[in-house]
Amino acid sequence: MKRILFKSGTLVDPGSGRVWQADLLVEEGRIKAIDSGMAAPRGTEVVNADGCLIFPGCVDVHVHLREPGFEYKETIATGVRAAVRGGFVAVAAMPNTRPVADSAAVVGYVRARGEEEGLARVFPVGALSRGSEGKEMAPLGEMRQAGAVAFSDDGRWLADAQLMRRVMEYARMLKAPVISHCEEPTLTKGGVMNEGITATVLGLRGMPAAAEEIAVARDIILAEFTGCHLHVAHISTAGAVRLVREAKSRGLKVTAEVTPHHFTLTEEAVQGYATCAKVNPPLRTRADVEALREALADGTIDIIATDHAPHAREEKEVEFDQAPFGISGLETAIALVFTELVHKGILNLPQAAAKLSLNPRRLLGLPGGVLAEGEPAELTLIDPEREEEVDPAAFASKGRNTPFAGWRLKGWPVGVVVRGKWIPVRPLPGEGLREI
Ligand SMILES: NC(=O)N[C@@H](CC(=O)O)C(=O)O
Ligand SMILES: [Zn+2]
Ligand SMILES: [Zn+2]
Repeated sequence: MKRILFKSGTLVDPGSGRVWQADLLVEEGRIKAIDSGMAAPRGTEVVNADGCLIFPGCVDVHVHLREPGFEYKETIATGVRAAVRGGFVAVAAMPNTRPVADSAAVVGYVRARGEEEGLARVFPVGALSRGSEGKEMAPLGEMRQAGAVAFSDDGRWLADAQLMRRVMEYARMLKAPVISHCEEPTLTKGGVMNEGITATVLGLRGMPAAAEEIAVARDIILAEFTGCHLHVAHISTAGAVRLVREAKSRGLKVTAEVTPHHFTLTEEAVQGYATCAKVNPPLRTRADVEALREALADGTIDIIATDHAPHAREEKEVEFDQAPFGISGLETAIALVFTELVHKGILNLPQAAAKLSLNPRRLLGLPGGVLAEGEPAELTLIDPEREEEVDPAAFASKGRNTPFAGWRLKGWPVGVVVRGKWIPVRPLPGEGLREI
């Protein structure tokens, strides 16, 4: 079995909170040794990691891979390439495909296709309700057996409280979290952006923060009632953050994720009717962005997830009202975390690693997420000083819809270790050009 020695990297361990320089040896898919001045045994691939941060492999708990059914937007093959290029070793695939992943057959298909690609690992999320239509429960037990790591009707909120209660009771028995897309639909009907001053100026119909907050409040109450682990997807408002903070203070099993676009941009990004900034939940106000950053720093928000939502160019190049919601996020996420959070002192390195690796793994019940001998050797190497302009034309994803095109960001992934392989994606700090 292949050995890989990473020389002189800066290890970031969210488990212990330590940051230190050392060599790290990978053997048989595990971290064999961490030490200084290690000699490479014969037949070892040596990677000069001087100037690189070594995180436990980053996991994105919220992506849309679009297969089956919407292969013109993305496929599992292109999606896992985008993941690796973005520094992620694993992704959780949302079930809003065609057909919806509401059966063991579709869940099993997504899992198997991910395995076939042999790059980033793909963990399917099963639907809560049949067709995600919110009427009848989906077969959660069968999907769990087929490899579902969580359940969600992402794209919609399960408005029927009795059905949500039953689903949460099952999910609890199956030891899987329910991931909720919190949006009370009567308040958002016809809305295309955040409700507020910018929507008024642009003459666009708004979606109020209250729609998210009502949904979060109900779901927290049902999580307490059932004992189910509730995970709030793409949290975006100050009020929703307050609700999650309060629930956590009472010891409830409630976690939350935020996307890079929500902690970076405000509703003003929509000005000029920019469909690349049309996303659900919508980009909010400066005060919301500040609240999200505070919640990342104080631990209220556990996870950074992309909500990678690729769409075809023709679909986005239409009138604002007609364009689909979604941003292609996998290939800019880590650079946004570094530029907006780490370099600005909002998160320290172990906190950033916790939100990109350890906490996502805990949510999905995956091992790893810490750097210690004997642990699974999934790693993400990052050059924190590398500056690069976002170029959607270079994306591995089919979805090039991003509001960050042309942004100069600092701190990029340079490669990952997954399935025992070292996959470089950008030049190492001390090296010339080297691409996949
Ligand atoms: N986030 C989005 O704007 N779109 C997602 C759906 C979702 O995550 O709710 C999609 O599937 O396109
Ligand atoms: Zn959603
Ligand atoms: Zn989503």
